[in-house]
Amino acid sequence: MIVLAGTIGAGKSSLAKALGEYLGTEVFYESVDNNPVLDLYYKDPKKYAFLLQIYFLNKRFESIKAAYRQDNNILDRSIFEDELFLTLNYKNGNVTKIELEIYKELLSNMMEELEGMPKKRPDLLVYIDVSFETMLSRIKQRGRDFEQVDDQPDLEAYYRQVHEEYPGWYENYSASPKISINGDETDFVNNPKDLAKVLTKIDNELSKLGLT
Ligand SMILES: Nc1ncnc2c1ncn2[C@@H]1O[C@H](COP(=O)(O)OP(=O)(O)OP(=O)(O)O)[C@@H](O)[C@H]1O
Ligand SMILES: Nc1nc(=O)c2ncn([C@H]3C[C@H](O)[C@@H](CO)O3)c2[nH]1
Repeated sequence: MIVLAGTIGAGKSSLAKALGEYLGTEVFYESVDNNPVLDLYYKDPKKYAFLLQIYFLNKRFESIKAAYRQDNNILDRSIFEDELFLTLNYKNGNVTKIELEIYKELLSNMMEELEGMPKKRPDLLVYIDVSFETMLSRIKQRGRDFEQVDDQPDLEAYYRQVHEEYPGWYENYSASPKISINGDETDFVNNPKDLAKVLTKIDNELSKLGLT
């Protein structure tokens, strides 16, 4: 099981798709297009932050359970990143202390369930590191209406916060082996040579771990 991690617009879904094709394995995408809460959250984070966190946590758990039933698969974003968003929402006053505590208890119960499963941890976490400027330009380029800074200038400060949290999160991540890809310098979406380099790097890491 390979999980992709990184800030908003880092390139997780794009790399997950390419990796899935390369390795011939199923990809479990993050629930975005059919998400009934995400656009509401971007309009009114105070009202919808807790609901969105619960929604994502539930979907993430569902994907992990489905992924564990098969030998090989790829997950677009890890369950370990959810707490980063939760804590940020708490800091920003969008989630109350009681909601924070209830969520953490639920998360810890869910993590205990995962401990009981045959495969407890991902085999490899692939982190895509991008600069703040790249993050903003990719969000703009992708063009999801509710994420646009041009329509909602306050979002820039939120994106900066999310971006600032990620390096420390990656540094502290220790649940599985991990590697980092430079998403600024490597265009694995439009440049086949760059994509080949990234796939080789991941392949080499899987070999080192005895997984190929
Ligand atoms: N390395 C890259 N080089 C060039 N363009 C990229 C790269 N990675 C992603 N993109 C482009 O940036 C946009 C965002 O990518 P993608 O949707 O894969 O990000 P994501 O990390 O899955 O985002 P989210 O966290 O919001 O789900 C897309 O338009 C994609 O084509
Ligand atoms: N608040 C919040 N909490 C999460 O756990 C979470 N996971 C993803 N997202 C947002 C980021 C992208 O807009 C979009 C796609 O990644 O969904 C989240 N937002």
